[in-house]
Amino acid sequence: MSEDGPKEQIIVDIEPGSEWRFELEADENIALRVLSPDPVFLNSEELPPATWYPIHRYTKGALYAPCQSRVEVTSLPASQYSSSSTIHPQLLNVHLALERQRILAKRHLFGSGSTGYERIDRGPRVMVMGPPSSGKTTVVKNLVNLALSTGMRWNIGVGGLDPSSPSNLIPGTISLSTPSHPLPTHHLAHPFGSPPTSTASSTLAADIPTVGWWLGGLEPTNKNAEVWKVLVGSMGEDWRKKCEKDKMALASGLIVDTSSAFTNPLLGTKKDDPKARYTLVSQAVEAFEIDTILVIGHEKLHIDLSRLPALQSKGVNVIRIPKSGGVVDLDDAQRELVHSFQIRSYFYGEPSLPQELTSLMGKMIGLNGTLNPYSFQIGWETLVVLRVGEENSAPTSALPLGSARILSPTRLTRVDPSGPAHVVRLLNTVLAIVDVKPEDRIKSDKAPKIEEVKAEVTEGEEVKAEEAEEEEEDMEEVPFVEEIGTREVLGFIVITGIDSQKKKYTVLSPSPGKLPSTVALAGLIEWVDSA
Ligand SMILES: Nc1ncnc2c1ncn2[C@@H]1O[C@H](COP(=O)(O)OP(=O)(O)OP(=O)(O)O)[C@@H](O)[C@H]1O
Repeated sequence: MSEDGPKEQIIVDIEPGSEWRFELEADENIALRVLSPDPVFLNSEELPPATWYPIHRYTKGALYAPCQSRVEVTSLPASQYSSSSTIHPQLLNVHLALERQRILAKRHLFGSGSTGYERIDRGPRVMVMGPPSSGKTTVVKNLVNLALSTGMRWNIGVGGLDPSSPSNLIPGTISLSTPSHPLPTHHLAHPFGSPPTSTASSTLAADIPTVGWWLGGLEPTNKNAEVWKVLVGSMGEDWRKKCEKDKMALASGLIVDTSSAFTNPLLGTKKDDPKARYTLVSQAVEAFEIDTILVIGHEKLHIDLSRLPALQSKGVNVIRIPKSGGVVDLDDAQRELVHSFQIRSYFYGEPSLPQELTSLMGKMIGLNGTLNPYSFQIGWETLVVLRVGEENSAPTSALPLGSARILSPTRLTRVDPSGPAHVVRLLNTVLAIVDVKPEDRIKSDKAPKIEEVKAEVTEGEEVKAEEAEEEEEDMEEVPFVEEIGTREVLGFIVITGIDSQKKKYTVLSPSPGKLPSTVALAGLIEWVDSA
């Protein structure tokens, strides 16, 4: 590595088959450009030659060069190093196996008539699992980018079953997207590229059609497991329908990122079936007809899953791949920062780069535009805020002694902001807007009544009457069918102010004009703009 004369620009030389790893700090925005003739990759996206590629602060990643390469960097990050240890060859092997399956599926589905080949009727369906900070998202991104760089025009699906950081829309959402160009790595808000709804123009990351379902929490837990299953079921159904209509999507296959909570064998295990293990993993495998699970690093998880009868019976391949030595462990504060960035970018677009980068001499890759969100007031009566699920169960104080009660696991509860406690809870809450059709309305006498049912308590959890009392929400009947709480979302808003006198919310919306629906789901995701 050497200093490049008076302009203080810096040259990074990358040895063949090595990685140059960087971690940008809060004040570090950089741009890099490839000077050598051979390709250099950032998460398997080939960097355009001799073109500045800007990378926003806080981003972490690695350039990989198969051949000796030279890259110019505007400034050297405080944390950067080269390493000859890389998992790129292993990822390439996995990619080649998946690619073979895609090509055979395409031959079969598009009837090229060849008989000498193995009959494969659909592309690979892969789920990537591993503990926190094991590099799951990075592996998914690399496999997607490798597929999209083949020139085969694959229409690959990317499943985001990790509602925590990083997810595609807003933390708390699970998503399904269908990128048509390699996913960039330039900003930590959009690990899978930004959806067209949140970014103004089709440039570096935008234009990736994405649909989302709102969990309202950062990971699947025993409490929200039933809601999670319904959401994953809907997402699987959506993918199935897409594949029915689009043979290329069926041949291209699906790659799913998962929550690190999936590594907990007892997640979703119920008292009535205490021996069940990896319930949510099996459910996701079924919903997406997964045929391969890639386990990063974790030996025990690999063995557990290989022996799991639910997966064995479906013939799921469980393959272990090594964890990259470059993966950065994110602490809670960094994760919070990522969430905050993701939410901010949804409303405001990606922040503009400092002038020293935008005014660089030479070709610069297209930058994403900033957005102009819109703030307005809406009456408490007009915007119907609902919560979904067991966490909002009614107080148990009125029940006969010894009986416990829960309601339908996807039950809706209307949040009434009139109580002071509710005002506090709703302020800064992110809401997911859901579509409501006339047939979703139910007449009030048919509205779901509180039923007494035998408590279905999940492993390790007890129904706590006192807690439920504290959690008491308005018990007003909800005039909608439960299904609206788990359907695909239309977009997101944030409650940034509450006027108790005028009974109005102030909300931030990504675009001006009428909200697409006035029914919104609250969860546990909050956001205060601190930028
Ligand atoms: N080879 C590498 N060199 C440098 N940074 C890397 C490398 N691989 C991954 N990273 C970075 O490490 C961080 C964690 O990786 P990643 O998000 O892929 O892990 P994860 O397992 O999906 O995390 P989570 O616990 O949030 O689910 C990310 O910021 C990513 O950009």
